[in-house]
Amino acid sequence: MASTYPKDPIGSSEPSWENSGGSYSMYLVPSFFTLLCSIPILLFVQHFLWKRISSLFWNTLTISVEVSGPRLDYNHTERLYHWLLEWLAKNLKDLPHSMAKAESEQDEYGKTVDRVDALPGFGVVIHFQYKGQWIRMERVHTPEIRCQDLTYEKIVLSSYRHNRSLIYQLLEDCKPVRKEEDEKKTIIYGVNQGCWNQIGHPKRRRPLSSVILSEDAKEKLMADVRDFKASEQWYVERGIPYRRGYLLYGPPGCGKSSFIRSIAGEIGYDICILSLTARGLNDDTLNVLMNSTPEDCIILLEDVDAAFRSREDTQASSREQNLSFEGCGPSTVTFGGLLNALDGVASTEGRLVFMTTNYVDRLDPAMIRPGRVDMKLLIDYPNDDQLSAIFTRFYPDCAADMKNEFVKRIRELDATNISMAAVQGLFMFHKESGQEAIDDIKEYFKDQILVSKSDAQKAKGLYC
Ligand SMILES: Nc1ncnc2c1ncn2[C@@H]1O[C@H](COP(=O)(O)OP(=O)(O)OP(=O)(O)O)[C@@H](O)[C@H]1O
Repeated sequence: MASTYPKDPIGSSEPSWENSGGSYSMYLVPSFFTLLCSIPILLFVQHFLWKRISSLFWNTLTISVEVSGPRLDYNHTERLYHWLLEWLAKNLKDLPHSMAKAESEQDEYGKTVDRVDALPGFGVVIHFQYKGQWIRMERVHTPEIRCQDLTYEKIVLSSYRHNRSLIYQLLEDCKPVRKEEDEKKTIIYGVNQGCWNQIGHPKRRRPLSSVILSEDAKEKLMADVRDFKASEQWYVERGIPYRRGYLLYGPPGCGKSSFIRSIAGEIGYDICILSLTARGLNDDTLNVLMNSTPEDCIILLEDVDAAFRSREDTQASSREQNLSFEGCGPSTVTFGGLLNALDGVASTEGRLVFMTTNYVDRLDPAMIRPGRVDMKLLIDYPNDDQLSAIFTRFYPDCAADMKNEFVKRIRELDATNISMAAVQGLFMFHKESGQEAIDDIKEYFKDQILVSKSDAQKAKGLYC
């Protein structure tokens, strides 16, 4: 009967099961040895294949989206990264490894409220469900991307290929949404770590009527703003950048900032406040900030006279740019940098840039030339009508001749620098009684540094 057993594949003398005499050790020795030798080969092949198969799997079946974050030691934060972290902190519970971070925010009345957020830690992979689909999230340092010895961080979101839009949908969801009750409020943004961040809760809109200015000035500026908002097509057809610059100048405490806030409320815009003297600000970050404001925002540059260096300083300043690059040095914004940033504000949806200064005479003509500043408005110390109007605003039930008495007593002080802020300060001591406020004028203003009319003659032209 022919043997049905297999022949030894290695041996040459064709030994069989039968002729081995029951001993098969001579076949097993080479087989076992061969097996032993082939383990590393098998492991290598398996490892190689596994890598190939898994990468084939990931590449064909999944997609990933990287959201880059800040360089760890540089004050520039990507807005999307920041929003995504906040979203993850809010939506992912029971993180296996988290990073605690203290956040403080202001409520509607400016009260600071502290809270601790648990952010996803570095290096941990988290799987979570979003709209019923699995998403893999990993927050990592990326030391391989190095620039001037700085490291970056990023978040990688992965999911099955057909979920591509889902990841982008999640990123859309991370964008802070304006609550319905906040629709009629003004959001104030400030600069934090190189990007725009909301400061506190949205504030109630300041009515235009609460800012008491000469009717002329108010109307002139409001008409210009409304006209600008309605003329986008006009700008586009003529190839003119769709932006408008305003300069409000005048002594302190007369209502420049209040007016800008009320304009924002009137046209339903938010306000991005940019202090050019802020630490860490340099020409590059200024440019980025000016061109990345949230939608429908007024850009407010306060005290522009104090901010920039003169043109001659530009060279020295560029040396200091490196310091500011670290994000902790003083502002190194140069005059040229500011001009570039102003010129670069050319968004299609229209940008309103407001600048304020107490010292218009210190501004370089290049900065306030038409195109950069299209309208200048002096917000001066209050005239008699304004004083009378603010008195009525605080004491609406007062007798008519009381406001005249109030104006008369203020004028008797023979001072030229009584601001609306100072008058408001007086009223705050006498919330219930206009008469008490009138009686206290002399005593209250005794402590103020008043400039007499003769001194004012000498200082004439300081503010105008
Ligand atoms: N014209 C005004 N009408 C009503 N309130 C005013 C007016 N001017 C000033 N105030 C009040 O005085 C305070 C300071 O005003 P505001 O900050 O607008 O002045 P400012 O001109 O911007 O001052 P600064 O130049 O110092 O920034 C605010 O609380 C504001 O309500």
